[in-house]
Amino acid sequence: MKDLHNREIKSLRISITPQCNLNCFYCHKEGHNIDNNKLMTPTEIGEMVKYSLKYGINKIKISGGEPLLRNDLPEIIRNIKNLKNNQIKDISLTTNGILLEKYAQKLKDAGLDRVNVSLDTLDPELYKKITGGNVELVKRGIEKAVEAGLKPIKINFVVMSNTVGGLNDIMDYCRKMGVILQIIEFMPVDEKLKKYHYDINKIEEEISKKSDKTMVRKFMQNRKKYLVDGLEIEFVRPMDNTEFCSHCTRIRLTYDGLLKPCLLRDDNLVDVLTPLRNGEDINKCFIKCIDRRELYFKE
Ligand SMILES: Nc1nc2c(ncn2[C@@H]2O[C@H](COP(=O)(O)OP(=O)(O)OP(=O)(O)O)[C@@H](O)[C@H]2O)c(=O)[nH]1
Ligand SMILES: C[S@@+](CC[C@H](N)C(=O)[O-])C[C@H]1O[C@@H](n2cnc3c(N)ncnc32)[C@H](O)[C@@H]1O
Ligand code: SF4
Ligand code: SF4
Repeated sequence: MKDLHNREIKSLRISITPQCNLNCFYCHKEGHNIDNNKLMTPTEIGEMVKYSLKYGINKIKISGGEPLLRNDLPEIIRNIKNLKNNQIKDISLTTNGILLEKYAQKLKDAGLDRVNVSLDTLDPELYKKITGGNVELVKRGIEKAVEAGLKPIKINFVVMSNTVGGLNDIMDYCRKMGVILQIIEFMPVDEKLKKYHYDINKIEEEISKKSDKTMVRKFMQNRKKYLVDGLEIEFVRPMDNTEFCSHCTRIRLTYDGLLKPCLLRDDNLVDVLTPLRNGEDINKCFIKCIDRRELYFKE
């Protein structure tokens, strides 16, 4: 199904918990914090995905908060994987990697295809300052994910004034590990954080000069990808970007069962969990959510 701006709906991003074991100073809290008592069960998540298939969803992203804090995550993945008439061709997870060492193989066995791991610096002190956590655990998690074959693995690197200096180290690390580097533009969530914003145009210019090949991710906001000495680098530039949004094919589902037409808006959500729990037909919720999708841009 297409939305009113002629965009197909292909991907469902599910935030399965608002909780997190890190405290990144810049986090945009995509899980949003409203009602802690309503947490979708693995069966309910499976049901939601089953309904979404009708509207063209063929990719599932599991995120949070920190999704690995839910110990029923393998069950959630199995429920999605085992749906009848399954057209889902990609189930991926975005995690901070702290608990990945323990879970990588279990997730692979449950049917997870691939994983993105957030890593903004390799410097233990700076990592601690940004997130409050231990970077060694993340590196061990990435090694286990490689071993388990959760590929392609992507490293999410948010470029900020305090992390940009580590770009070359991160590029070398990703090349060594055989993983993709995703360079993300920092979205300041409030005025105080604006000083950390760094213009990634400069980085993209340099990378494009060195690049052996350029590609575009159709249906993924037309994101650009480059190949530099065997390392694949992808750019995510969501800030005030009408071009990016005009190619957006995703809707979201919050941990407490609200369909969210756009990442950056909290004023147009559609409750789908209450009707599901009341045994009602939830098709109308998906249609309402898709109809509410707008071309996001900041005034
Ligand atoms: N504005 C905006 N930003 C997004 C959207 N989806 C993801 N992002 C940002 O993109 C970055 C990477 O997100 P990931 O969860 O790793 O997933 P992804 O890159 O979107 O998806 P894949 O590349 O398919 O794994 C994060 O900083 C997200 O906040 C979106 O729909 N809109
Ligand atoms: C909100 S986290 C949820 C999943 C998991 N906890 C993690 O950190 O990967 C998803 C992604 O959003 C990114 N992110 C969070 N706040 C951001 C911001 N203000 N600007 C850009 N990316 C951000 C994180 O770096 C991470 O890669
Ligand atoms: S680990 Fe992810 S959810 Fe947790 S604070 Fe950091 S960016 Fe936010
Ligand atoms: S800001 Fe909204 S419309 Fe734009 S890419 Fe993100 S989710 Fe899609």
